[in-house]
Amino acid sequence: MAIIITLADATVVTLTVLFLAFVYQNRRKFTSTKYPPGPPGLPLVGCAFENPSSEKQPYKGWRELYGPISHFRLLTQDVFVLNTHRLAYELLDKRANTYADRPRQVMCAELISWNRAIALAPAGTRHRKYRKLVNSVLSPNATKRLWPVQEKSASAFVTTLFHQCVDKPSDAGQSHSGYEFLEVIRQVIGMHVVDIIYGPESIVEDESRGSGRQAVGLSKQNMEKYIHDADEAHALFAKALVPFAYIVDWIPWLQFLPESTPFVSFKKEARQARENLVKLTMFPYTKVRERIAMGLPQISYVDHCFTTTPDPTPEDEESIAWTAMSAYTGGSDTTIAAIKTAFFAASLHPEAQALAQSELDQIVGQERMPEINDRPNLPYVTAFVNECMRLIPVAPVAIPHRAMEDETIDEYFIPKGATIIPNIREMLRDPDIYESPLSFDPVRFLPTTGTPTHPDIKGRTELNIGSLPYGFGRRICPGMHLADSGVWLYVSTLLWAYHVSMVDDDGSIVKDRAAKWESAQFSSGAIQYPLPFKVKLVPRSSAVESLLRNA
Ligand code: HEM
Repeated sequence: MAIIITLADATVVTLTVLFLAFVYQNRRKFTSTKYPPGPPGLPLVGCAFENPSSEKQPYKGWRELYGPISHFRLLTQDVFVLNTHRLAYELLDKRANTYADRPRQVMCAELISWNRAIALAPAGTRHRKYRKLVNSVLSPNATKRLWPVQEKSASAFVTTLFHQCVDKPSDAGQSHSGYEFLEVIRQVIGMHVVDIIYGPESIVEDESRGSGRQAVGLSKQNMEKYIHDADEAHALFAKALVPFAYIVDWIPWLQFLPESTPFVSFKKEARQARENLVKLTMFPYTKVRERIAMGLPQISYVDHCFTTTPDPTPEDEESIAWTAMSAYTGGSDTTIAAIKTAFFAASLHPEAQALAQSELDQIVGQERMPEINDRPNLPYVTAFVNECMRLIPVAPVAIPHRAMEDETIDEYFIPKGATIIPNIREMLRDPDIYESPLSFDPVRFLPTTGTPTHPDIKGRTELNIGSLPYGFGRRICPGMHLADSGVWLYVSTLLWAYHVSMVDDDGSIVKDRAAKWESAQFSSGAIQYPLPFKVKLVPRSSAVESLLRNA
C-alpha cells in the first residue's frame, strides 16, 4: 500500500518536531516554572515602568514583604533578589562558579567601558587574572604589611580634624560650620587610598634646576586632582550601574545609531565618560611608571606588581593600570561612607561612645593612639564598628551577579542569564538573627567568653558579622581585609581623640537624638551613607589635645 505524504502532513510533522525540540530544550522551564513572590508588574513588560532597582532605597523591607527570595521581571530579564544570608550563601558562595559573572550592562560596562575594570569584568580569564593581581597585595597576609601605613593615616586623620574642625582661629573671622569633618574625611581617606595604590612621589636631586630637587611620581597636587576626577567618574558609575538605567540598556541596538540621532544623547555622555575613565586610569599609572623606571620604588600596589612582574607585556601593563584604578575607585568611596556612618552613630549614641572611650582609656591610655595590635583587647570598640557596618551597610545591595546556568533553589527555578541581587541590607536586619534589628546596639557583637572590659556588660549572642557587608562568592570584595583594618583604625582613633556630638543649624547640641536617628536621610544608589549633618568635636582631655596639636 503506497503511503502518500501531503504538504499538510509534512508541515504538521515538522511543526511537531520543532515544538518537541523546543519543549526539550526548555524542559526545566516547563517542569518547574515556579517563581518566588515579588511585584507582579504588567503583562509582557513586567516592572519596566516602575523599576524597583531605581527606587531610593531599593528592595528595602522585601524580606518581610516577600520572604527569603523574591522575583520580578524587567521586559525579558528575570531579576531575583536574595533577602536572607542563607539563600545568598546557598547560591552565591556554595555555587560560586555559576554566579561568578555580572549581568550585561550596556551603558555602564560596554559603552563607558567599566568592563575593563574589575567590578564589571565578565567572568573568565581576564577577571581571574585581575583577581590574582589584586590578591597578591590585598590578601589577609599581604595587607598586614600595610597596617603601619594605615595607622599613620588614622593619626593624620584625627590631627587634620583638629586643625580643620577644632583649632581654626576664630579671630580671623573663620567660624566652624560643623560640616568641615566631611571634607577632612574625603581628603585624608582619598589621599590614603591613592597612596596605597600608587605610592607617594619621590624627591630626587636635579642638577639642571636651580632648586636642585625634583618630584617624580604622583605629586600631592596630582593626587588632589585625581581624587576629584575619580569622584566624578564614580558618581556616574553609581548612576549607570542601576539595572536598565539608560534606554540603551533596554534596546541595545540603539548604540549603533549616530550620536546626532534624537533620543541617543546617551552616546555623547558615554563617549565623554569613557575618555575620562581612560585618562583616570592611565594618568597616575604613567606617572608611577616613570618613577619606577628611574629606580625609585615606594610601597604601593603598582610598585608591588612591578616587583612580581619585572618585564611586563603590554597586556600585563594594561591589567596593572586597570586593576589599580579599580582598587582606588572600589576602596575610597566605600571607606569614606563607612567613616561617615561611624560619625553619625557616635554623635547620636553618646552612651555607646562613652563605653568605647572608657575601654580605650583602660587599654590604650591617653599618651598614644590605638594600634591595630590593640584590637583583640578592645572588644567593645570592635563591636561598635561591626554594629555600624550592620545597621547602615556601605553597599546595601552589593553589585548584581548573573546566573550562568539554569538552577533551582528550594522549590524555585532560576533561569540561565537571570540577574541576582544580594539584598545585604535585609540580611543584616534579619530578626531571626539580630534581636531588635533596627536598634543600634553594639553589645550584640560582644564575645560571651573572656573577661569583659566593662564588668556589667556581658556579650549577648556573640554574632560574627564576618564578610557579609563585602559580598559573595567569586566576586567578594578583594579589598575587604584592607577595609576591615582601615575602618577599625579610623573609628577607634576618632573615638580615642574626640567627644563627637551632632549639632543643629544654630550650633547647639541635638537634644532629641532618637528623633534625629529616626528621620535620618541616606544617600540613594550603590553606596549608602548618611546625608550631610553637622558635628562638634571636642578633644577628650588636655593630654589628647596636646598630642593632636603637636603630632
Ligand atoms: C568598607 C569598605 C568596603 C565595602 C563595604 C566593600 C564592599 C564591596 C561589595 C559589597 C562588593 C561587591 C561584591 C559582590 O559582587 O558580591 C565589592 C566589590 C569590590 N570591591 Fe569592595 N568594599 C570596600 C572596600 C574596598 C577596598 C578598600 C577595595 C580596594 C582597595 C575594594 C575593591 C573592590 C573591588 C575591586 C570590587 C570588585 C570585585 C569583583 O567584581 O571581582 N573594596 N566591595
